[in-house]
Amino acid sequence: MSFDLVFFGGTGDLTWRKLMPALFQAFRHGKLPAGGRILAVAREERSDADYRQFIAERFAEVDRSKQPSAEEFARFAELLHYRRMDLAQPDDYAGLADCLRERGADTVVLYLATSPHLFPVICEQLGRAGLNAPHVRVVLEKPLGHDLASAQEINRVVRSVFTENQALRIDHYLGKPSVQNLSALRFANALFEPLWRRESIANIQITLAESLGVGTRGDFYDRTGALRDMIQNHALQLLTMIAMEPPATGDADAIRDEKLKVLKSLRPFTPESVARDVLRGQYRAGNIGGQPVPGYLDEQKVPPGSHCETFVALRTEVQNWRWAGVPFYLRTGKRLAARDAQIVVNFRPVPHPIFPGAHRANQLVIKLQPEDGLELRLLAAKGSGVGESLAPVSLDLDFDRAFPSERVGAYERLLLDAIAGRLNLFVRSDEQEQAWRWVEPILDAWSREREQHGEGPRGYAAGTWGPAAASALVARDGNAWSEEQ
Ligand SMILES: NC(=O)C1=CN([C@@H]2O[C@H](COP(=O)(O)OP(=O)(O)OC[C@H]3O[C@@H](n4cnc5c(N)ncnc54)[C@H](OP(=O)(O)O)[C@@H]3O)[C@@H](O)[C@H]2O)C=CC1
Ligand SMILES: O=C1O[C@H](COP(=O)(O)O)[C@@H](O)[C@H](O)[C@H]1O
Repeated sequence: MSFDLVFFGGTGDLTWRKLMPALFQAFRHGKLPAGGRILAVAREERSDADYRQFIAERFAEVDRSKQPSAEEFARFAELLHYRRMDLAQPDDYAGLADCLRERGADTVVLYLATSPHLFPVICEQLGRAGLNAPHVRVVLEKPLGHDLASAQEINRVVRSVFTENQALRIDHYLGKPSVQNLSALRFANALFEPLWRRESIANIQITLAESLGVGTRGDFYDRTGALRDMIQNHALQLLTMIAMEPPATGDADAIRDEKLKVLKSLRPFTPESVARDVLRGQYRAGNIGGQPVPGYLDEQKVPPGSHCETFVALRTEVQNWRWAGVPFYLRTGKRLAARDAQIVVNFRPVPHPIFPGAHRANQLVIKLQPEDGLELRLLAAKGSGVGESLAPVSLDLDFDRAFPSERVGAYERLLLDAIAGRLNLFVRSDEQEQAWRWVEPILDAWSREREQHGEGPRGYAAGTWGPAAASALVARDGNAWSEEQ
């Protein structure tokens, strides 16, 4: 199958830091279909040779353990081509269309790795140039809008040119190997399904913690904040994967229909429940790995006195038969104590304990990063006699060790799926809009608080697990965050 993969924004940070290294890994693993061409597009005049040199130099800046040899890079570089084009200029699209038609690849994937303000003009012009035929797919990077109305407007323009199945909305968390394994865990093993419900599960915690700060992206981040950057998309997508009903088939729409039902079942927020169940924070100066780091307000390009949240913790419920009354706690933040993304399923304790000592309920920990694995925490008798207290033990599965040659990174997986037209791991427009619909009352409540009372996020020291009040949010239900248990 021949393909053309076109990167709009071909010289940008996302392309050289994430997309090109991922493609190179796919190429190295022999997973990239033969007959491919990778075409980078940006405004500067460059030759193919200049662009290949640009990517070679950037590769030296990314993960050293994955560096290609000169010979490997030379073979990969043969796939790389460059085309000058101003995406804001309607006249520039005809040349691109000719270039793609001339080659006549079976599949054309157009990856929009540019600022989203260009998406409407890009889509309209692609339509005018006839670049929306059925063999063409368009990949849309986040952020897709900053609220429901802007997301709906982007989707309106996209839908006026492409069908739903031609428009692939990226959420790179869905490409992470553990997230794919979550489906396998639930729907390929009979063991968990009878337990996967309110009768056996006490609460579920989704933590997406980063130890990095906002770095040099202060201006972008300040317009965005943790709720839009991580909760509206990544955390909610993980929640849908955990809470969805078993789909009838592995077909993309069967899965996405079930995910949408979860989003529609989330308890809607009111101003009162935002005040009670949502907590936002902003990091102050502190220590990470023994090194002092500045507070958010002292980061580059952050406006003085900003109220932007770098931490969010919230409590919600999925209001359906399976999950009624089970708290789902979501938490994300920058400059936290560790880089740690995981989902913790806390089971209920046994109804009638017969062993002495404190009892810890079972936990299933789905680890997304830094490790990628699954840990089932149980209690065991040490074997020294009747009446002894129990000891915690773990069944720990490290996927990187179990399948050393099979693991692929998130962007590698998503790029290969985009080329192959596998849609399961891409977000449908109705899911994305429903997620905005759900977070919007939180955004509204925060802007009212700011306008009426000048209230902003609570401070937390960098290198901690966020504001102390985050513990109180779960303690109210008699629970604790996983690291406090
Ligand atoms: N960087 C990251 O890790 C991530 C980024 N994103 C999102 O991806 C998008 C791109 O981000 P990023 O790569 O960091 O941004 P950059 O500013 O680094 O890159 C923007 C790219 O778009 C090109 N471009 C801008 N305007 C035009 C135009 N009119 N015509 C043609 N090309 C144009 C630029 O090339 P030139 O100026 O030479 O024309 C450049 O290649 C953003 O929406 C960002 O939020 C999402 C996830 C992660
Ligand atoms: O989408 C985003 O994700 C990254 C975190 O991704 P990870 O794969 O490194 O966990 C986050 O830093 C960034 O702010 C956000 O836009």
